[in-house]
Amino acid sequence: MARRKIVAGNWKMNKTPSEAVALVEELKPLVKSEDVDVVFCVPAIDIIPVVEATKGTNIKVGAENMYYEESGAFTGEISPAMLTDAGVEYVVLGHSERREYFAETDETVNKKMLKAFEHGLTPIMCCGETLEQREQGVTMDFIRQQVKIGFLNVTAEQAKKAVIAYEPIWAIGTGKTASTAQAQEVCADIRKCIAEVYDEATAAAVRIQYGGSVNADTAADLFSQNDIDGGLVGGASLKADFGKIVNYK
Ligand SMILES: O=C(CO)COP(=O)(O)O
Repeated sequence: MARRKIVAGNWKMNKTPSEAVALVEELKPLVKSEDVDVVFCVPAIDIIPVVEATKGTNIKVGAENMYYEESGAFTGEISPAMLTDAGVEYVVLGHSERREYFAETDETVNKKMLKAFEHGLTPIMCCGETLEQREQGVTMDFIRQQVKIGFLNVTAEQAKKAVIAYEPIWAIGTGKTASTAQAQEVCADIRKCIAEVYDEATAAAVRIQYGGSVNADTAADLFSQNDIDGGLVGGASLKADFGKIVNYK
């Protein structure tokens, strides 16, 4: 069965609640699509107004992070139940910025993965190498480790519903997109890794996005690769261009 494409915007730390609503209103008519899942991953404080503003559209709402405990004395954190109660369906986990600036590790990402599935949230688990790792030729060793630890104790049934975002760190926010061949090569190998950990059916079901300077010019080539099932888009998701990326064909 063909995998359905999924194009998600990662707003990062941009847009106040009122700006968020204005952006949704601008993008709403542009991101209509019959055959692509469209997700807006927004800052926690924007979630409630964005859920409200996207009602009746094809747009799904995602969070950019969550904590792996149910509730309690974890000042500043957001629980999975808070997200689902607010109408969130997706959650970005282990973005490289969170790994770099907020000390996220493969182990904490794994705890979050398990918690997300427990609550019926679909994780978008990010992985990707630094420029140094690419130059040293250890890209796939590194990514395989991120994927294997991230999916530890995740069942095959859960894994089938997961989204993995391959985001080479050197391509994020740099305007330097990975070539389609580079992106396809890594995404195919991630799928192979999932097949080794689970089985072919799970590998065939999991959706793998490419992320890193995706724009309206590069989306079509990237998203038409065999193992690339859409994109996780940063900067360009905050502009009208996002409509062109969703409707890349
Ligand atoms: O980090 C990204 C999405 O999660 C990519 O960001 P840019 O599209 O701005 O490079």
